[in-house]
Amino acid sequence: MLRGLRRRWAAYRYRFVPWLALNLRRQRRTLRYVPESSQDKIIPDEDVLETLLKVFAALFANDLGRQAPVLAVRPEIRRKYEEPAPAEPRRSEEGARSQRALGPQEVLFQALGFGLARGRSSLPAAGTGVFVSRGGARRGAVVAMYPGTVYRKHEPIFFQSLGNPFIFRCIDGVLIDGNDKGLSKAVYRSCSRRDQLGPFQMSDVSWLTAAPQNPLAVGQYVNNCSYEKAANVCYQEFDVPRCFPVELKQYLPNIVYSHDIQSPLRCVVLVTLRDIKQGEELFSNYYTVIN
Ligand SMILES: C[S@@+](CC[C@H](N)C(=O)[O-])C[C@H]1O[C@@H](n2cnc3c(N)ncnc32)[C@H](O)[C@@H]1O
Repeated sequence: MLRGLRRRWAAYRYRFVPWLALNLRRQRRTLRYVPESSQDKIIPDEDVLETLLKVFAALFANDLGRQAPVLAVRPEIRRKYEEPAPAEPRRSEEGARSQRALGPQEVLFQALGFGLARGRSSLPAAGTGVFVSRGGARRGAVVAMYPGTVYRKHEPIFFQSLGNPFIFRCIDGVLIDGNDKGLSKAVYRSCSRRDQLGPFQMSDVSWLTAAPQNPLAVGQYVNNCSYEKAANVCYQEFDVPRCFPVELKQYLPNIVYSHDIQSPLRCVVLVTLRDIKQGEELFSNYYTVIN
């Protein structure tokens, strides 16, 4: 029987771990089939990188006043994010800064043209969902990120996974625990503290709080599509390249559970499958099957 279970686990290809067994038969018609793992990407990695850099740079520029520890060590970074000097001198540096300090949602809206909000799902009994609260997103846009601790195959996730509906499975078997409560939260915080390099944070911990500084980091609350509500977003895996600016890593909502093995940080973004208008809820497909 154990061998049978192991074989079934090895053949397991779906996105979310505990939800599947219960609902698979009912949901078979909403399965998403991908012929090969290489064909799972909706948009090129370069486009994902460009969007993340655009949003993170805007967040950093908006937040220059609070970046003093980073700027003290690497003062040359400031130039990359400062606006060109205005024709008329401003009254005071402080005044200018307070004028610029927008909320993260406003920064997102100005950078990508939409805002996101969590709210009660439009599907009965589906709990919280994620909505486009402002503006709209075009087809093929990155609209959210799936935050959480990244576990490579064979890393211990048993206790964190008990009754945890937020465990996301990547195509290569990497798991991301996006639960913002309990043991999962403690593990993420501890890994994040471990990886901090002086003033440089390698990841964002604020998605665990009520005031996330990266407004995209709400992908763990996106619900599964249904017969009535088709999927309008899709998960896409993205490995953070070496060239990623160190000062912007503080906005990455993922951290590796163990950094013994040197490999790029795995992130997962949600990409729109069609244009999405203000007020619409985001729905993904938990049942992606890769052959
Ligand atoms: C990753 S969480 C999504 C966030 C969740 N709605 C919440 O409030 O915490 C996955 C869980 O959401 C619920 N869920 C997601 N899609 C659903 C749907 N179409 N119908 C009912 N429940 C759903 C299930 O309880 C599932 O285990």
